[in-house]
Amino acid sequence: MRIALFGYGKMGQMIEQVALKRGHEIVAKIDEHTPNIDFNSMDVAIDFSMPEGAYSNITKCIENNVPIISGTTGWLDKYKDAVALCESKNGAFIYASNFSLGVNIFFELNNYLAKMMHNLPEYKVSLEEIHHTQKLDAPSGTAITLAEGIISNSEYSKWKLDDNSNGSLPITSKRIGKTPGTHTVTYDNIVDSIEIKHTAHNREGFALGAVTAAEWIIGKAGVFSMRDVLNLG
Ligand SMILES: NC(=O)C1=CN([C@@H]2O[C@H](COP(=O)(O)OP(=O)(O)OC[C@H]3O[C@@H](n4cnc5c(N)ncnc54)[C@H](O)[C@@H]3O)[C@@H](O)[C@H]2O)C=CC1
Ligand SMILES: O=C(O)C1=N[C@H](C(=O)O)C[C@H](O)C1
Repeated sequence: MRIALFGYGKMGQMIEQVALKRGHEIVAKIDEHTPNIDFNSMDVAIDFSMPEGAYSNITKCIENNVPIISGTTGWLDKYKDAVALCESKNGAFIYASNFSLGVNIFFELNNYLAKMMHNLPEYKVSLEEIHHTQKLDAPSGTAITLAEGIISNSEYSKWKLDDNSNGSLPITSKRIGKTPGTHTVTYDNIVDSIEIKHTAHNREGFALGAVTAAEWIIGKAGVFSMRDVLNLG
């Protein structure tokens, strides 16, 4: 498969390693300064860039009939527009806040736990995410997906960053050293606590998931998620 990388930073480089190992070819490494893009040279594009560039990268790929996988976080105010464009052009698009298999299982576990805790108001739920100090956005996209999973299965209607006031689901963001990504969901009661936690040990799991999604989307049209790729029901 001929893969174009939009963004060749920490993730772009890791995706290159994983893609080459799986027998793919990297035909372009595109950043914010790339003047011309040859969309005919690629079978699929993978975008791990920056919040301000992601939407434009995604729409250019859709306009040029190139299936696009995006893992960039922090641009989701425009997600609905990307979906509408993809549907109108009969394109192929996957966004995931986290491409790793482990986190996608963790998302399912989080939804299941939220359903079980629904009628137990004595437990207060909170979320914590820890990432490396170069991360631009907070809270992480993964933490937002976890919060949305809890909200759709509970009485909460919104989340808030670093705010413990009543009524909203609090998310705490920490930036520590080179941490690849740690997410914890805690249900706390005066007598005990329940905690579920996912710890990424490196970026390989994210990269493998993104390349797997790129392999999966070839020949398909539509807007998909990692639940579709991983066949999680
Ligand atoms: N969904 C997932 O599984 C994961 C998502 N991420 C997200 O991926 C994004 C990138 O993460 P890193 O590689 O760690 O960041 P990074 O800062 O190491 O690399 C970003 C790269 O994007 C390039 N760039 C900036 N504007 C661009 C544009 N308009 N078009 C193309 N390239 C552009 C920069 O030159 C830089 O090399 C972040 O939003 C991060 O949150 C990171 C890990 C996993
Ligand atoms: O920026 C990162 O590094 C990561 N970003 C994603 C997020 O915002 O959730 C996924 C992963 O946690 C690493």
